[in-house]
Amino acid sequence: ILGGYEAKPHLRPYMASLQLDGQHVCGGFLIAEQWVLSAAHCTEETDGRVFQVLLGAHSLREPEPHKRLYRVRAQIPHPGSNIHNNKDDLLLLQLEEKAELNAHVQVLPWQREDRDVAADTVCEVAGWGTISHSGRRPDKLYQVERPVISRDVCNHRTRHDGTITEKMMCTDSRKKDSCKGDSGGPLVCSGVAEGVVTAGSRVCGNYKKPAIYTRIAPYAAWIDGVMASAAG
Ligand SMILES: O=C(O)c1[nH]c2ccc(F)cc2c1NC(=O)[C@H]1C[C@@H]1c1ccccc1
Repeated sequence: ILGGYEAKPHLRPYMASLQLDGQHVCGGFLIAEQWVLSAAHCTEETDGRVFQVLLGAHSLREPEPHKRLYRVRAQIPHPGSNIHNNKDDLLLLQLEEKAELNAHVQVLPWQREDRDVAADTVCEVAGWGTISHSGRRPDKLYQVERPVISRDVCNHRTRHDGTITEKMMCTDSRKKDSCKGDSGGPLVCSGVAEGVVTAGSRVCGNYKKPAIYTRIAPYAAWIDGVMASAAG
């Protein structure tokens, strides 16, 4: 998170850190007791290794009473995701067991109505991603508020030049922005997850390149289908 500030501990009990060998790789969030949603690109350089999911954390390193690392039973990238673009950049992770819900671990409601969030709506994004242009990695969760910008503005030729589909949305990236390591985390508008930070490599904090999120509502059927088929 660039230009943001340390989050109040445990006010975002849905936040997940996707880790390999104890290292934070991407964000994610709890959408059901046994399911975390993140970004498919995050599995690119993992040569098939399976993530572990840290829940209930504020600090990545310090011991905290409700922090718990969960094994992952299944990692399911959206079938349309690919390394060449940001399309269908979603990843579902089934935990080995249902997460133990408490004040520090909670599910985040996600938008099912497929309708664009109005431009200028102020949403919030949080993560353990880089907090400086030099790539400083925080130990604590950071957050920042960002206004949604219209798809037309985001698709301007000097910005993302027509690559933003109706299944994506953008927020203003002037100074304050999500960045590497925040990918997979939720864009939360009025307490509901509307988008997932895309994990394609992208410059951060430059107003010419707005932040891109995968909208969740268009994928409701896929998400429900995967969770239903793997249930039990
Ligand atoms: O965050 C992303 O957009 C992104 N997209 C990817 C694609 C492949 C891939 F193997 C990883 C990523 C990855 N995450 C990262 O590089 C994470 C490791 C870096 C990081 C940044 C800040 C704080 C902690 C750790």
